[in-house]
Amino acid sequence: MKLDPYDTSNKRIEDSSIQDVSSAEKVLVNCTPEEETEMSINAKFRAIQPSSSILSYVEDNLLGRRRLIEIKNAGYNVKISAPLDNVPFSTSTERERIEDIAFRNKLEFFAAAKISSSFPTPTLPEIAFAGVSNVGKSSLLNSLTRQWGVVRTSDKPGLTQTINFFQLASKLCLVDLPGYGFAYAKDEVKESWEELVKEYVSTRVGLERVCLLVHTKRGMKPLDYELVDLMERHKTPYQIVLTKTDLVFPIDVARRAMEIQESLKRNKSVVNPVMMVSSKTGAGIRNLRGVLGKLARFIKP
Ligand SMILES: Nc1nc2c(ncn2[C@@H]2O[C@H](COP(=O)(O)OP(=O)(O)OP(=O)(O)O)[C@@H](O)[C@H]2O)c(=O)[nH]1
Ligand SMILES: [Mg+2]
Repeated sequence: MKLDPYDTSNKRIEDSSIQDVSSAEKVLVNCTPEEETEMSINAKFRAIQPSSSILSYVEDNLLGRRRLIEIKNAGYNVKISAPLDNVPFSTSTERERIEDIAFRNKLEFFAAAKISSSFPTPTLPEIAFAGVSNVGKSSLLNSLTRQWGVVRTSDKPGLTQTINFFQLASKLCLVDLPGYGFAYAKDEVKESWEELVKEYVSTRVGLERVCLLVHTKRGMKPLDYELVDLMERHKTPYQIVLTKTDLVFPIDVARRAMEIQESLKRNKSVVNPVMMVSSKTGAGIRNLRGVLGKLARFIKP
């Protein structure tokens, strides 16, 4: 996937969920109570002041919607599919230093489960990817491992319907969970996926971390908070990963990270910081690899 080379406008064109406060205020007089609530949510979001460390993280990692020229100027090779995932002017030794070794192993699918009794025996440290349907769980697994196509992705929500286990050599097990909150699925199907995910995050032995993926534009949903509460109760370590950061302006990436960090600050099992990625551009992927690579099984050479 490529960034649009003609887009140098830096305008918000896809951002329907976040509106301009001044225009929102102007129409407030003629709107329904639901619209009014929606607008006050937007106004509150706009009022968030991200910390300077979050703002500089977003800038340093070129997160958010960017002009091609900005990416080029930072030294990235924009001709490859995920330009922000390569190291500017890198040498192979730099690459070796920066990228975590675990994620360079071959990714292999080894089990799928529709019920907990068919979960494979845990033998490796496990990292699971959870989140609402279509948030980009499967795509993130592909971009973390750079092995496009091993994990199936789709623009239709509800593609992943089983818990899929993948292994990276003998270092890590990566688990792609079915998405929850998929509006079009039948109720009983929806419930069975949700129950399976809940059972997995609360009972799985060897589960080192759940990456809870949150769409940057949409923020956390009630089902995300339900899962958070469950993980808190079971002391399952989880880390928030903002996805599809390429769809919003950099400032809104920072605002979302700040908003979520604040809303979870009293939680005990949350692992900080909030990570921010785009599987489309590759922004933030290397840092996430670095963070998760630390969980890989250490094997003495
Ligand atoms: N713009 C943008 N689109 C993305 C990104 N990551 C994934 N997508 C798109 O989002 C859609 C859903 O991606 P998936 O990875 O299949 O999402 P999922 O969370 O695994 O979905 P389910 O399996 O249905 O729960 C696909 O069309 C992807 O191409 C991203 O970083 N940026
Ligand atoms: Mg999926």
